[in-house]
Amino acid sequence: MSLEALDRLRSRQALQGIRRLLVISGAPGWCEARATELSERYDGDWLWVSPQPRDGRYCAPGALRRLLGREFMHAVFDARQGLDAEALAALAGTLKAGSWLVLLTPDWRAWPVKPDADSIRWSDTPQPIPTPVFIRHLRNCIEADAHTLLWRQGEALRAADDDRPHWQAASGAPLAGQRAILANLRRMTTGVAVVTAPRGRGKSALAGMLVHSWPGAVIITAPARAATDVLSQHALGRGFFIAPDALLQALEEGTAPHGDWLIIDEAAALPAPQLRRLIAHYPRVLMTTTVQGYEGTGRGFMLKFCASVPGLRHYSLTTPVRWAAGCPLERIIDEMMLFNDVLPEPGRVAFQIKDAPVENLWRSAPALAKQVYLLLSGAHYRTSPLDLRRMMDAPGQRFVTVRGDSAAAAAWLVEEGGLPPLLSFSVWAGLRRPRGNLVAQSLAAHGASPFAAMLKGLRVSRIAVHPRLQRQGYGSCLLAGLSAHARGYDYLSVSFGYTEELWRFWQRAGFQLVRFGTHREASSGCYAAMALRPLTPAGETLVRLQRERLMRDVRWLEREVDEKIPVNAAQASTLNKRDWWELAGFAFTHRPPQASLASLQRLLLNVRLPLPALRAWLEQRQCVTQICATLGLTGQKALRAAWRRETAQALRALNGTRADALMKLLSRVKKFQPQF
Ligand SMILES: CC(=O)SCCNC(=O)CCNC(=O)[C@H](O)C(C)(C)COP(=O)(O)OP(=O)(O)OC[C@H]1O[C@@H](n2cnc3c(N)ncnc32)[C@H](O)[C@@H]1OP(=O)(O)O
Ligand SMILES: Nc1ncnc2c1ncn2[C@@H]1O[C@H](COP(=O)(O)OP(=O)(O)OP(=O)(O)O)[C@@H](O)[C@H]1O
Repeated sequence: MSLEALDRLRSRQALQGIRRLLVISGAPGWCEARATELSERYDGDWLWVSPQPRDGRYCAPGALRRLLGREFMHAVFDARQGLDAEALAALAGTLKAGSWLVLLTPDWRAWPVKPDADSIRWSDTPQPIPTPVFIRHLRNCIEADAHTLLWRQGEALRAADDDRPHWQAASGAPLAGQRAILANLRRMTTGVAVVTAPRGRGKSALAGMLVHSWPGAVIITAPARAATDVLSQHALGRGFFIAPDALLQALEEGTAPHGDWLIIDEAAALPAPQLRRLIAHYPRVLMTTTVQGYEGTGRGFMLKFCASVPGLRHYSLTTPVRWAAGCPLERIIDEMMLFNDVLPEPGRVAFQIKDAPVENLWRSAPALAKQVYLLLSGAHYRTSPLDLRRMMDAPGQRFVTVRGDSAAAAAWLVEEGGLPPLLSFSVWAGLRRPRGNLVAQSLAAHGASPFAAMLKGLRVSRIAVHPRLQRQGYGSCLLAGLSAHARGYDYLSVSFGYTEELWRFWQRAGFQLVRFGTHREASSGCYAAMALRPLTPAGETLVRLQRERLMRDVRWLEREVDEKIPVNAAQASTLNKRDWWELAGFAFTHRPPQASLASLQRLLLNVRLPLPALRAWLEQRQCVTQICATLGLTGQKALRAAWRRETAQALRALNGTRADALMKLLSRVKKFQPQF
């Protein structure tokens, strides 16, 4: 296909209201030259998304989230070093009708075996790894798609199918879907409504139309003001924008502006506790949010937050407005990321695990692997294209299913632990934090034993049951069958967003609670809980130790959280051997203060020294700024140093010989660090 033919295709695609993917594959310099040529040939914004900063409109892949809600004509996505799948999908959503999305890739044949820089974010390996399964999947999608252009170095540009009717862009008046929702919103006297849709369906425009047509005051908030451009256009100058943190502060001070409505655009990007405070204040609230695979939090928002708002009215928009229905770019992105694939019905399902946990499921049984991904992403708010990449290519992943005609329940397991003794000790001491090993490292870093990360664990990273089969025992059956397939591991583990309901599920499967976080997670609004099920005697000892520690600490932890922690508190006001270790770890190495919180509380009960920095924090519950101001400290870092100094002083006052012996031992651990 010649460049002149490309010009004709581009003119027609503007009239047809579609966007197209144009893949350029070859040597890095050749790809860049072709993309530059195209950007000079076609007028537009030409946003470059690349890890390498450059002149002109540029955005790093990780920063693309900030551009959600903005719109561009033409963009280049530079995947020559690595491919951030979420960023690619997010970028596609910002492109206006008539745009090219130019994707730069390595040489077509070499691409699957080339290390992918993006893998460093999700593979838990120290160096980037090749990601052949995902890249082959992408190549197959592109090669099979007659609407996508492929330009490989040394070959002619592959032509694309072009047979489509002309498109009628929306006029500015509300479209049928928007009209119906607006009518309902205008009738609302009180309450909370949410509008969800995939990208470019006219959610923000709808919010703007409500602002414009409402006779009274409307307050608008959104995580980023730039993302409210579309809303403002349709509000025609009405409404009052205020940033979420400013609004929250105003609420606290009692100076919040009055409004009949509060509109929260892209609400899912705000943490649940903040949202809860915002919606409580205004009589009517409209939230909009994008719900699609790469909007992991959007899904969490729907599943968890909306379910917790009584009487919430939920509306959705389906027809695209930013581009024509059936747009080839939207279709190929959906296909690459499996956004629109439908979970098959499982049919008759036996209550048993058919196979032992399988590694590389995507290679051995791709159809089943796809069902597992769909099952997890449908049920689990956290599952996103990053997980698709991890699932396809990261080492140390295993999958296990209960299935009939297709997967009915699935668990995604991750191998953890087995760290060398000194490394485990260093993790405990806060000196090292290598990638991966979420639970195993946490058991050492925040837990009772410096050697906890040496044991081998199998973490249930995700588990999901087909929506039609939930609460019929399939999830429990999956967990019950796991032990038989976990030879060589000391324990099974899980880290999950705590709810009483979910905890019952894990508890019935023999898991014991060993850790409870002190901050609610932004994505779920829940505290993170960790639970273990021992499989070997070493695993039993570990679980017993962690459990005893939690029972001794719970009374102090409950001061930090507004949730009942489901363990029986043990009497613990004296210092035991483990407290001494933890306190020495805090005083003489780099253990974080939160990890030693309960031991520090017990320390204060056992010494009479003034210890002003520690007592201000733990007994008087003052904030960092307040303590620093009183003690003349420069900030957080100086305060931590003061806490460590006071802890060392208190330990010496209790037993100087013991404190010095621990200090010497720990300084040896510090000295050996360079060996890793
Ligand atoms: C590491 C993680 O993945 S944590 C997140 C777990 N996954 C999810 O929340 C995804 C959606 N939910 C599901 O897929 C399933 O409901 C699972 C995996 C939680 C449980 O599997 P099921 O086969 O439904 O459960 P099973 O019948 O074996 O046991 C019932 C118990 O599971 C728990 N449970 C079932 N459904 C839910 C739910 N939607 N939310 C929370 N807990 C649930 C309850 O404790 C229930 O006991 P109850 O009836 O006394 O309340
Ligand atoms: N009724 C309408 N008339 C004219 N233009 C419209 C109408 N509805 C939406 N649009 C335009 O369509 C585009 C997409 O709309 P909007 O940004 O509201 O969608 P969205 O679902 O919020 O998208 P995103 O998820 O990307 O933020 C915008 O350019 C908007 O101005």
